[in-house]
Amino acid sequence: MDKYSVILPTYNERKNLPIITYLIAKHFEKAGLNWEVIIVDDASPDGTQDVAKQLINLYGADHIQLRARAGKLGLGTAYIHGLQYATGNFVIIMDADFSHHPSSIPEFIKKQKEGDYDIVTGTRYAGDGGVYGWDLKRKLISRGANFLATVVLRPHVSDLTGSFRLYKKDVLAKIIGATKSKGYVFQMEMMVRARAMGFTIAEVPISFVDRLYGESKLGGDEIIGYLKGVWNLFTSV
Ligand SMILES: Nc1nc2c(ncn2[C@@H]2O[C@H](COP(=O)(O)OP(=O)(O)O[C@H]3O[C@H](CO)[C@@H](O)[C@H](O)[C@@H]3O)[C@@H](O)[C@H]2O)c(=O)[nH]1
Ligand SMILES: [Mg+2]
Repeated sequence: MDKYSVILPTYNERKNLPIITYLIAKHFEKAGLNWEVIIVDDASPDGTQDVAKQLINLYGADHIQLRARAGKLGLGTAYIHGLQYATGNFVIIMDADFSHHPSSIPEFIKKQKEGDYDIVTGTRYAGDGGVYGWDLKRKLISRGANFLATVVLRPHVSDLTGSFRLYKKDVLAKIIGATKSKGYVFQMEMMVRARAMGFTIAEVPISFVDRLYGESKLGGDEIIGYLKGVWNLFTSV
């Protein structure tokens, strides 16, 4: 039977983690599906790991894994780290701050089954997808990042920088193995590599709502890293 491993990278998500876990569990239980959540916490100073341990007590170690790292090592490597422990044949990657709502999970699963797709990616930039709560600057950065990579690399995915995605586990392992970048640019590189490797990708429109608690970790160095990533892919793939 299919099993879904949800990789949740966390950095200072103490307030968000219990509710997001509750909702993820609820959707899987309602659908009668096998599931687990793998929390990859990078030594958050706010006590996120204490919350994760309580969740293990509550839901059981077969449903919740805490796979901590010693320091803040970035989102891309957090997925790689979490993937090693995934016991499902499908992996879902999502943010822990409610920008990615667990209520979309059933749609991802349904879409995957429709065409036995290798990857289903959430999109803010097609159908009735959208972004809520971002200021103009952040909206422009996101649109600009997508526009640039679309024009230069043509991967035919409407939202390259989003990170709410469902993968077949073996497919994810192959793409991750080929992906070189570590920061926010990681998401875009994953889609470009997936296309180059011939994997099938379907899209599900999602509403991305900016976090209620805490702060985004996107900074200027991530933007420079992104531009370098587009250039590297342009000259290599
Ligand atoms: N373990 C770990 N987790 C991290 C780190 N940095 C961020 N996270 C976690 O990763 C998730 C996303 O981080 P945010 O800081 O909330 O990202 P964002 O600015 O809202 O960016 C979102 O949108 C981008 C595209 O517009 C995405 O590229 C990005 O992945 C994310 O979905 C959250 O669950 C956060 O706790 C890190 O270094 N280590
Ligand atoms: Mg966020």
